[in-house]
Amino acid sequence: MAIDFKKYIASIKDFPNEGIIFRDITPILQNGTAYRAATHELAEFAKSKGAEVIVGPEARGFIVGCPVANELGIGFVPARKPHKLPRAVKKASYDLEYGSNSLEMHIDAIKPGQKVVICDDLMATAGTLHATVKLVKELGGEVVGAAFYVELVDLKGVEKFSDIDIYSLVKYHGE
Ligand SMILES: O=P(O)(O)OC[C@H]1O[C@H](OP(=O)(O)OP(=O)(O)O)[C@H](O)[C@@H]1O
Ligand SMILES: Nc1ncnc2[nH]cnc12
Repeated sequence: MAIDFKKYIASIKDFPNEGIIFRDITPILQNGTAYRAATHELAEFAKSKGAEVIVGPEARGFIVGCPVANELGIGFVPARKPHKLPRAVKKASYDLEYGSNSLEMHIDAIKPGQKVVICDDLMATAGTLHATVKLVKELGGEVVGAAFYVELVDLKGVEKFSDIDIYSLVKYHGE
């Protein structure tokens, strides 16, 4: 039977800042059946796009993306917050629903022409996705899709990407 993933997402008002409704996906992770099913759904999407490698932004993108890569038997590449990676990096800065940050990837992390699906828990403004796409492209990869547990539709992140297929398990419109 299909899982209602919304049942495994907690909504917390005014966290981390007033006016934000934080969508907490940790109940999915706590439930083995739900976590496996969520991983499988994203893996099927990534397979359909011909993914050769999964890229996940720190930190929740690791939790979501690593098991997807593992299910498909392909590699995983982290996009990390600044000063974590030990070798030469490319860096991209971005704004998100609350605050701003930067991500870095090792310059040799993606093979030329490699097909990439980006995985993360949630898309809000899509600043994180935008920065990750920019990095992958600068490293010579082709972003063939992006997959999330949660999409906050009102923030219109999808509209920023005309050429990337975006998949999400659960969509929130307002509350
Ligand atoms: O679409 P956006 O507006 O960019 O927001 C979405 C991003 O925000 C969260 O990460 P956060 O930067 O809070 O880091 P974390 O994964 O380390 O908690 C989330 O995991 C996404 O990566
Ligand atoms: N509303 C939200 N809930 C959880 N993670 C987020 N990252 C950015 N916006 C978020």
